[in-house]
Amino acid sequence: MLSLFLFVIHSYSRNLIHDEPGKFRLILICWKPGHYNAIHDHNGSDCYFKVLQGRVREIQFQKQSQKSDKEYDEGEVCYLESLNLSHQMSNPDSETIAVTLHLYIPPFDTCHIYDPNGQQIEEVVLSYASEHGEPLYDDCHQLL
Ligand SMILES: N[C@@H](CS(=O)O)C(=O)O
Ligand SMILES: [Fe+2]
Repeated sequence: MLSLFLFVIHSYSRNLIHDEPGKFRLILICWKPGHYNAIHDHNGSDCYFKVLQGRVREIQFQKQSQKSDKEYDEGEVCYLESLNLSHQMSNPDSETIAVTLHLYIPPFDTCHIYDPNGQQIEEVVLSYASEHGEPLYDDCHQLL
């Protein structure tokens, strides 16, 4: 099943699996070795993620200070509450990919990026490498 969705472009790839407008959204994220995202929020949505393959590191921030810095192995689940929290995720491994399944309640299409001091830098529109198994870019390819 995973092979339907693992499309990768230049960065960590976000793959839309399922959307229930106003209720929830499921996305699959593929992280190549060393990939990471910016410190960001979830625009008021709650988030759960589960590691399906590999290992990820997640740093949570509350306002201007770091709240936690943890690594999650295959099968582990993490919850990020919406209120006043931001976070940054990465694949800390130098050789193996990581795959994570994210549940957002409710769905959101933009989020805010922060610097390490908690200052908001910009609002970004989130995009996908694939939707429902269909790649959206010519340079997408399947990893598995
Ligand atoms: N919120 C991120 C993934 S993660 O860092 O939770 C995204 O939607 O791309
Ligand atoms: Fe996130």
